[in-house]
Amino acid sequence: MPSSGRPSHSAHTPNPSGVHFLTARHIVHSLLDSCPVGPADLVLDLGAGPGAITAPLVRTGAKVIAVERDPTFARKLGNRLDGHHNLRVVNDDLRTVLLPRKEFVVVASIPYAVSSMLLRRLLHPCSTPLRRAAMIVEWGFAKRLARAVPRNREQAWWAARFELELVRRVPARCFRPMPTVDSAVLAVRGRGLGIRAETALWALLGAAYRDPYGPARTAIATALGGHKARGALQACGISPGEPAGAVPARRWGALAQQLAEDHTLHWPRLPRELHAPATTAGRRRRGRS
Ligand SMILES: C[S@@+](CC[C@H](N)C(=O)[O-])C[C@H]1O[C@@H](n2cnc3c(N)ncnc32)[C@H](O)[C@@H]1O
Repeated sequence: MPSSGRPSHSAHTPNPSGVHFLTARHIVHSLLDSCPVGPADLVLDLGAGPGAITAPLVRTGAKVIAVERDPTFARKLGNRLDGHHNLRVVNDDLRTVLLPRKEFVVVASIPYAVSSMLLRRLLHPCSTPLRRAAMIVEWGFAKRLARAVPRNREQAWWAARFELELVRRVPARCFRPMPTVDSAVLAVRGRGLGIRAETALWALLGAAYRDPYGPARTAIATALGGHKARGALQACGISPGEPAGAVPARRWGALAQQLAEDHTLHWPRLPRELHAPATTAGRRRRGRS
């Protein structure tokens, strides 16, 4: 049996595999309502298990890729939904599986143990092909991500480029066996910043989080000059004296978009880590079912 890395369960419900399956249909509907898909979409179900989410996704007519590490689940899922030509089951690890290079959507109940790493793979690269997502994640994790004011540069980088909305709480009783903590539906929608704005954004956030207690105007003064900085900040609803680390991420995104239109401004190149494709080089895809 596989291990999803869900938090440990009650001593009354022994579950050595650590896997917790979604049994509440209304939560599956809620996921799909938060991220509607149709025949034009390429959708990934990440950690598909026996297919509680895969099956309704396939019925939408979308092209679905279901990734599952456990070979037995992957084989059974392939057999169960055999004949659906819009489904591909990939028996591989989410930490290393090749992600599509063309635009895609994610609808999934992802394993807790790999949530941070998976979110990093999906949201971190600039011009990422992820367009939107609805994911079931651990409640506390969802709350941290959905904070209007991020805690650090990485979270700000994600939240300025994607709307991260905590849609609803998912009580532990919606899973079998029942985990010890609740989960949440987290909706992710790309803000469509574009590469120039993303380049400006990375530089702005670098300055902002170098001194998060310092005023926002100082954070961008180096790039723009004091006077211009004040006007640009105010135009995006940022008060110049506000601590840089207290500025909501979406405002940094708006500022980056505005500054990207000024072609007299030059921004440092994005670091290599943000250009890297969301794949692991040299790794071969394992068998599919
Ligand atoms: C929380 S369960 C969700 C299963 C199913 N989607 C559902 O909602 O009932 C997570 C699934 O992810 C799989 N899994 C855990 N770690 C994985 C990894 N690193 N790569 C791929 N699949 C993984 C587990 O085998 C399990 O089937």
